[in-house]
Amino acid sequence: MIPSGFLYLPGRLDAEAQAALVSAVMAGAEDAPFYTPITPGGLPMRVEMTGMGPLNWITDAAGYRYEAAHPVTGRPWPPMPQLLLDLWAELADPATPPDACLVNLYRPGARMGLHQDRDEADFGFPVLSVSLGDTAVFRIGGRKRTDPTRSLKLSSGDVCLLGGEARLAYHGVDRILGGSSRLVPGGGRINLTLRRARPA
Ligand SMILES: O=C(O)CCC(=O)C(=O)O
Ligand SMILES: [Fe+2]
Repeated sequence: MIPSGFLYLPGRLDAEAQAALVSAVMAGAEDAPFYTPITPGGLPMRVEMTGMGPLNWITDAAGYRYEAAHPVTGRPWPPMPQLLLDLWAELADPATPPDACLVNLYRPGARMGLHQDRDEADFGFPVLSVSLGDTAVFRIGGRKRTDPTRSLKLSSGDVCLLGGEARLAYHGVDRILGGSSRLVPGGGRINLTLRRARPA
């Protein structure tokens, strides 16, 4: 049912790596704070976002795109932790590094509607997703919005790869199991997606 090229690696990151990533995200967010993105239609998203790396995905009245500066502060995004660059080299592409790491913060109650990730230049590069903190009920289907979907619980330390046929699979987060982890300060879930936004 799930297109080929979807890789699910439960427990890929140990507790120490998970804690190091949450610390790095929180340190980055001191300079590049979490903010509430606004869709092109004018609605606030349910997740808070920030990013790490040369570029990051943003949305506003002008549409979806990648930008080199934080939309609120105007400053560059903080650097991506080496651990993430290494994980990408191992699982995604050893030759071309990711140029964006989108950071989504889901407080309990937040969700993300079914969508495709299609604002990147080259769909030959996969999207690598890291889950931290509370468990998420993740949904993934096919390349058409109407294709059947499957639900999967993503727990802290789980890693997923959307590559190949699954690169353009519809996916989203239906809900967060609040209180299922104590990793994220203030509670909730952090999801990191490593992407290659610009051509290699
Ligand atoms: O939070 C997740 O697991 C998925 C996030 C996502 O699909 C995205 O940021 O595009
Ligand atoms: Fe996505």
